[in-house]
Amino acid sequence: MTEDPYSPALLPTGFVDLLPPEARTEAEGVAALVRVFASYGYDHVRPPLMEFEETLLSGSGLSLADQSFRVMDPETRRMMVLRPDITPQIARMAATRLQRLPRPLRLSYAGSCVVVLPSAADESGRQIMQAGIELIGPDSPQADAEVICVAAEALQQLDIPGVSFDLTMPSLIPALLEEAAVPEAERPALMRALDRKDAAAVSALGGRLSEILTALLQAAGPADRVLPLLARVSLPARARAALQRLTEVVAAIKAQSPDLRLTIDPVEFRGWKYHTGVCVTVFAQGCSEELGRGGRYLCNDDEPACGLTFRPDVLFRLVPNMPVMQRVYVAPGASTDVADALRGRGVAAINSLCAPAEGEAVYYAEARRLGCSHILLDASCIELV
Ligand SMILES: N[C@@H](Cc1c[nH]c[nH+]1)C(=O)O
Repeated sequence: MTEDPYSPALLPTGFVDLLPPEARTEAEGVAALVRVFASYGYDHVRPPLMEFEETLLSGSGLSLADQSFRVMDPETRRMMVLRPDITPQIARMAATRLQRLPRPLRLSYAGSCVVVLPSAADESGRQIMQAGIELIGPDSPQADAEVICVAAEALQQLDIPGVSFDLTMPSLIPALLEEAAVPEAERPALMRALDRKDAAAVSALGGRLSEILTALLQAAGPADRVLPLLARVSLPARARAALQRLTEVVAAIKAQSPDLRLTIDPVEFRGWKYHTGVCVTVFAQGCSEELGRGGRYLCNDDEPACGLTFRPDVLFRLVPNMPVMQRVYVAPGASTDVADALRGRGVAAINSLCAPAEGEAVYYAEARRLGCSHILLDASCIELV
């Protein structure tokens, strides 16, 4: 059956309604995440949904251009963009309004974003949800490790099983190609081959670097197994320094959270192109979508920062929905104190909109129709049988 193009339920491709109980599970889950972030000193901020094009798409936001919906402001006639990612907004805030706050500056955020073309694996469509933290100021392995460990703690509190953190170093390969003076024209094909993990193409296109690139390509897996392999690869100075940093970040994570499952993929690159250091992608067993992503970058081109953004729309598909709240029908004239006490205990106490003259039979019928288990008459709560 073809859909009625004028149906009021029809939404643009990639935009969906979230209904009960999923919408409540997501809202309460996001609130729980923000509480964990706050418990580590991350203060909540709320940047706007839209910004002027020149502001959002500058600095670390430059790489968002292809994924940004643009809208003209009817008032000023200036172009505005709907944010596809919140991190560059936090970077802007840190470099402007929050410039004078002491560093390290720890901020958290949660909100919706809109992307033009979601990845094929992304079930959420074009409106995606983000909730994350940014740690601005220090450029140290301890800071990189902190955001990963806080994220791990949040997932543990949400009871998400089988979580793993995949570490990557997107600056490693470009540094290597540059230090080996691989001609600019040859780099895109080589990068594509590495991205596709096509060992034959990497070896054919790699020239003098074939052996090193093949070794890096093959060295992917659990951090404990991969780090010793990587240490044996002979790398020029900048590529070696990038690898050294990755090694230090792993050590700092292990010092804080020894049981975290860490994998390494030295040639992988996912996500926005503003990252400058160690990056991370969060996975859970049995889920093909990414639960979150993070990494190191520069706030407005100069201040070091790192962060991690969860995707609550993906995350909360993995947890059982919140149990439905018990519902009590509050008849006209019933005790508001008792109703408030019920609400305080997590029960939904639903006020009657019937006129008092309609009588008890009507209230009982209404209570049943609304799925209530009890009715509050005066100060007594009576079970509906
Ligand atoms: N916001 C980025 C991840 C990130 C947070 N901080 C730094 N990087 C993303 O969603 O891909």
